Formats: sequence, C-alpha cells, structure tokens
Amino acid sequence: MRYRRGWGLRDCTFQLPTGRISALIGPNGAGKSTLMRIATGLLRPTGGSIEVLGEAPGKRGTNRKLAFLAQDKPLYKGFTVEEMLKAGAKLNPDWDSGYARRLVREADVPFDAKVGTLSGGQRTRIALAIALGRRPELVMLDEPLADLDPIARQEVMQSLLAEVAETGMTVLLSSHVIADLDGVCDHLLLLADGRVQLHGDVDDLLTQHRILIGSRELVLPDGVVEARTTGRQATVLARTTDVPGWDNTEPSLEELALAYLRSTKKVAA
Ligand SMILES: Nc1ncnc2c1ncn2[C@@H]1O[C@H](COP(=O)(O)OP(=O)(O)OP(=O)(O)O)[C@@H](O)[C@H]1O
Repeated sequence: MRYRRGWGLRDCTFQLPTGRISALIGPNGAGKSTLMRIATGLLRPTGGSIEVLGEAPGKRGTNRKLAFLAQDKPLYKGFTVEEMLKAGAKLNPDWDSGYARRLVREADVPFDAKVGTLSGGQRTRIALAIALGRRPELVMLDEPLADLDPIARQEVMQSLLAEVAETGMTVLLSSHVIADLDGVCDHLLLLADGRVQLHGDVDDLLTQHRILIGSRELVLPDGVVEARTTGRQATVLARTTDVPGWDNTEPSLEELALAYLRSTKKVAA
C-alpha cells in the first residue's frame, strides 16, 4: 500500500490461522490500521493481493461474516444503547440479540443511556457488543483495549477467549499493551515500518528465542535481535536454542516483542 506520502505497507506476506486469536503489534505508524482497512475492503491496496475468509475483500461490499471495530469506534452519539442494539438487529440478519445484550449487561452500561454520554471505555464495550452481536466468523479489533481500565481489559480479553473457544471465531487484535496479550493471543504478527518483522505461533516463537545473560566478553551467537550491556554484563535476545556459556531463559511475549520493536527502531533511526 503506497500512500501519496510514502509506503503504508510493503513486502508484507503472511497468513493468519482461523479459530485463533492473532495479535497485531507494531509502533505508531507501522501499518496496523492500514492492514485492517485493506482486509475489510475499506481501502484498496495499490499492489499485491489479500484474501479474507476465502474472498478478495470489498468485491461485494463488506463480508457479512466479518466484523471490524475501528480505532475511533463510530457509534451514533444521539442513540441510546437500546437503540444501538435495535439498529444492530435491523441491519444484521444473523444478529444474536441475547448475546449482544449479555455483553452490555456485563459491561454495566445502562440500556437507556445516550451513547454520547458514555465514557470512552463504556463506548468501547458497546461497540464490541455490536460487533460481536453479529456473530462474525472473523473479528478485527483496532486497539480495542486503549480506553479500558485494567479490569475491563481483562474482562474483554477473557470474553474474547471464551468466544473463540466456544464458536471457533477468528480474531485479529492490534494493541500497544503487549502484557495484556500474553496468555490470550496464540499467534503474532509484528510490523514495523510497513514490513513484517516477526510472524508465527507465539509458542513456537518463544521456544525459538532465548534471553542470554553473561559476561560482555563472550562471543555473541548468530541470530542476535538485540544486545545490551550494563557494566561487565551483557543481556541478549537472540533467535537461537540454548547457547553454552550463557545463562539461557525463554522470553515472555512482552520481552520478545519489545526486543524486536526496539531493534527495528534503532535500524530506522
Ligand atoms: N490516508 C493516509 N494518507 C497518507 N498516509 C497515510 C494515510 N493513512 C496512513 N498513512 C501513513 O501510513 C503509515 C501507516 O499508518 P497506520 O495508520 O496504518 O499505522 P498504525 O500502525 O495503525 O499506527 P498507530 O499505532 O499510530 O495507530 C504511517 O506512516 C501513516 O502516516
């Protein structure tokens, strides 16, 4: 995707598994929203191709099996929550009213409240209820956690997890709060500067990397992503199996993602 100002996405090849939760991580301007807008058909790529649920997006309008929650969560501010749910039911033949109402109740948002009077976090929960009420096969969420307090973040992630386990729904979720994705996302797509930097099953990626701690005199192994030194000690994140002479540990998702994000920032600088 080339914008007038420059590249939004390039050399970007990947495949996401169905029935799983994939995390889309990347610094500001990495191309996450661009990718989601292309996948929904809102934006037509200037080159290359993409297939979503077996179809090229945008050919016959937005795919009915796909729900997209954009970063700015467009909702009708003058509508009450009840009216938003009614609109959801009218516009979507596969609407699951019981489920959408349960999500609103779980969020503790009054049905008679005007959407314009809700807090950012409450609006997010309503937008999620409307997106999930359509019972989509694929849901794409662009930073859904940004306005939520820590408890609400946990609740939303747990309900997504339950939904995936129950229905086999596929989720693509972008977030800057990587710690919240740990234990929830089983697949990772890390973008920086419009390119794919890291991609794969989280468990595989974690077992393929090590945090190495040792003397700064030691020879660095192949596959170094990031190396830092403090005093006489070196801390290295590398794509490798155990390296003799170093203290080896498997990274957490957050440690892995942050090392890649920091390393791409240095290259770009
Ligand atoms: N409509 C547009 N016209 C021109 N350039 C754009 C447009 N939309 C995005 N870009 C540029 O494309 C790049 C990727 O932007 P994008 O919004 O996809 O990033 P992002 O990863 O979603 O960022 P953030 O985390 O800040 O939301 C950025 O350099 C951005 O300035």
